[in-house]
Amino acid sequence: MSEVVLRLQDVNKVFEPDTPRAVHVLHDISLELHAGELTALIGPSGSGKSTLLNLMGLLDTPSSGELWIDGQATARLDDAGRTRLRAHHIGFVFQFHHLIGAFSVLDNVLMPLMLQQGKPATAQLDYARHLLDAVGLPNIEQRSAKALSGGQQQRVAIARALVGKPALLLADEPTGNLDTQTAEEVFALFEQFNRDTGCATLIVTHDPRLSARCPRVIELLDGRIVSEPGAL
Ligand SMILES: Nc1ncnc2c1ncn2[C@@H]1O[C@H](COP(=O)(O)OP(=O)(O)OP(=O)(O)O)[C@@H](O)[C@H]1O
Repeated sequence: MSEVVLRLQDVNKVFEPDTPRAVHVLHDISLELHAGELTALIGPSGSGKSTLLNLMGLLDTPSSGELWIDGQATARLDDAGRTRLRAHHIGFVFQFHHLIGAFSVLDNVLMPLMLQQGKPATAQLDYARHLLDAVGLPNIEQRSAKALSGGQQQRVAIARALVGKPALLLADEPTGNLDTQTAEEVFALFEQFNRDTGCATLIVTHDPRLSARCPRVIELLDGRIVSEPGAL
């Protein structure tokens, strides 16, 4: 089996703990994602998919349990340590792309690098342009992001998520806001990058036709993993 990129052990998430409003959203989640794997995360609305993705992406912290990214334990990291680990290992694509409309397409792709290190290196600039080609958006790098269609903006968001060469790519309903054909095309990009870069890719989707294309499917129900042979 290939390298473990992400490992969760007995992860729980309780929102507003120790209050009458406490909600126990994730229960004892244990799983591994490996380099090269393409996995769909499915489950009914409210089953905890986004909560789990936010924990995996180090955007939120578990209430208990441990989470390793590329072998590094994350429970004791402070905010700066988590931000660094995220920047170097994780790409995130959201349903709503969160591009900066006034910035150019290229600057949006380069944004994670600029936040991390300032001016990108020439090789990184070349890679950003290569990614824009690969997502089907050549020759528009200077156009402002707000001038693009929804599908084009999501393509830019995918290039932005990949520009740091992450080992782990997480996508939260990346096609949820797109028409059927555009959704198919955007999903095909995830398949392509998963094949080409070998990054472990986890995609939340409500679309059974798209999850059926993933070699591995993890199903959440009421915050627990059901019917997942890869679960520990
Ligand atoms: N910050 C929060 N505070 C309290 N409860 C929360 C918070 N975030 C999520 N929840 C609750 O956690 C549960 C799981 O939500 P989550 O968004 O993870 O589900 P989901 O499976 O992604 O749903 P959907 O498919 O509708 O996006 C829901 O009951 C939600 O209300």
